[in-house]
Amino acid sequence: MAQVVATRSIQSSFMSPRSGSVQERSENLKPPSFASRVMERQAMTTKKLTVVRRSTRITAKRSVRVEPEVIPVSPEDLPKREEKFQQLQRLQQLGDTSVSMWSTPTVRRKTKIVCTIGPSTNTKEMIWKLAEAGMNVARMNMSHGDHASHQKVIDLVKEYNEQSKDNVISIMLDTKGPEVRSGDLPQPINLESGQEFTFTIRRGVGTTDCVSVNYDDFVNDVEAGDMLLVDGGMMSFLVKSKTEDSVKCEVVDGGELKSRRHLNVRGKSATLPSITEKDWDDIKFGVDNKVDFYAVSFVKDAQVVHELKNYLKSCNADIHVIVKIESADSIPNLHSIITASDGAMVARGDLGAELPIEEVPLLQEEIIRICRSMGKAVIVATNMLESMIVHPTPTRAEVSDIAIAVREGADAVMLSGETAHGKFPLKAVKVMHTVSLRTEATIPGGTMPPNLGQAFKNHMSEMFAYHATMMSNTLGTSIVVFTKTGFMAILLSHYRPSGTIFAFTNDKTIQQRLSLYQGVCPIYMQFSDDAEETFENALGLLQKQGMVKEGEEVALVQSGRQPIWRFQSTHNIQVRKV
Ligand SMILES: Nc1ncnc2c1ncn2[C@@H]1O[C@H](COP(=O)(O)OP(=O)(O)O)[C@@H](O)[C@H]1O
Ligand SMILES: C=C(OP(=O)(O)O)C(=O)O
Repeated sequence: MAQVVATRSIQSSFMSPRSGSVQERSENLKPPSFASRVMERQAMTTKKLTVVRRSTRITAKRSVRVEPEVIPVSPEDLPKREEKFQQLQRLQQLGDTSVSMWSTPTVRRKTKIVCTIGPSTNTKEMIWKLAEAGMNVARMNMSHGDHASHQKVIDLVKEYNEQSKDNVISIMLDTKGPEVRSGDLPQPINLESGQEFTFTIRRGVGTTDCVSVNYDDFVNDVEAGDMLLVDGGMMSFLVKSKTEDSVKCEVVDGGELKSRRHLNVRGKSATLPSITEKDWDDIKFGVDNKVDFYAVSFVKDAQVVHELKNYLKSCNADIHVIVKIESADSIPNLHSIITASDGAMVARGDLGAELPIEEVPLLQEEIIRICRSMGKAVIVATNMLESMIVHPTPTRAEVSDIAIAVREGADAVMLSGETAHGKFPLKAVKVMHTVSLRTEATIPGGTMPPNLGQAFKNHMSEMFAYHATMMSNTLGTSIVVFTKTGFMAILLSHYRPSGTIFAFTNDKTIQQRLSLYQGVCPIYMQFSDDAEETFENALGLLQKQGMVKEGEEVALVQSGRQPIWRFQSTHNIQVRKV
């Protein structure tokens, strides 16, 4: 239902700061105002344009004007265009000065949704429902559950992917990392501000005034005067004194302490290695199950990413590494860590506990910017719809939070407790879907791809991704790309074209992985030896699935590291009519 077939917005011209007065904008409401988005053109005969650049042939088919027609900007646009115009006019008559804010979006969602699977959602029924509601990536948090329960989830997601025609779900294994957690309690305990409470490294303690912690060096790492935070600040404790096995605290902000809660010391990272013994065991479990991504907790430097990548290479495992930026120590190394990885997660929970909370939005923006400039995936995580763990509707601030992440250009937004143990997991996904979609519809489309100047960095494919984006933005078309490794689809996603990137691949692993990337609709298809036949099959399939319409144009790109049906040094962009 909510598979991603993102197309451009027709409202964005009204949102532009250059939109001018209400009068000017009212002019924009007339059908010709769609010019910048829905361009008049004429039915086509095709003529071939060939540009030779060194050994590279840029092949394009161009239209020749014959009679007026409107380029469809999404499969739904044509029939709805008049309706939309009338709606905008009505709003305008009501004196609304921000018509674009009230018009319904015509785009489908590009920003992907990561759902943490837990007790509320680890059944076949719920995984199917989450997938239909819009989940793109299923995340398993190895801090909870065991291999048997995670195995069940992996098997269910794979079963869903097998039977689903045009929607696949990526699998992400999130390592526990060197996190410090309180131990199990027979039942939650209520702690009042001002009372004494003790954390001990002795195992198996869980009383009303003392609980175990899982990390033996805890006593060495903390000092009197440190502030301990539970679950990123839901409760806090001031360290008063310590013995050789216990840390005595005063409760500052009280509340209900439950089992296995996450502990941070404000301003300090634990001295444990980023990948613990348990993590290596879980990583091996991920290799055996061929997961798509690792989300590696508490990465502090690039070395740990290299270490993991070397291990994966030695096992011949093609699993991408997403670094979780959540540790105070990671901040000075952001560039090298992200360079070494395949993407990053802004893990705001721990980030806001190890660093002052007011730094979190600034770091979020910065991490997204760095990832975008390097063409790496970026996920914004934690508390996005926290109130929906217990309530059926979100707070307005949560809605704004999703909108900000979408505007900043995240590949994906993530749900944690909302889907893992919340009361309304499906509603949470639907809210995320709707808010992302609505926000994307206000992002100006058809503009220059980002990073102009870097476009020609170091590979011919980058130039082609850049120009294919320009071409599809100008013409208002989707992009069709054929990829064996996923590289070219990821590169295109990096340029954030206005239209959907239909990424055809003959490898199911690649199809599954591409589900994380902004704007990419991954499709599995066997490639034939004949390029032309494969293109025809691909366009036929898109048409059959209702993703493009007969007569619609698409920009077709043939480039990348591994040539498919082309000579080593030739790359093509062409515009084709379905
Ligand atoms: N596999 C699981 N089994 C049981 N509970 C889980 C599981 N995954 C997540 N949860 C629950 O959902 C909560 C939120 O998930 P998440 O944010 O991933 O965990 P945490 O904040 O504890 O690192 C967890 O604290 C835990 O209570
Ligand atoms: C995503 C986060 O990590 P985890 O849920 O694994 O604690 C976070 O700290 O924000």
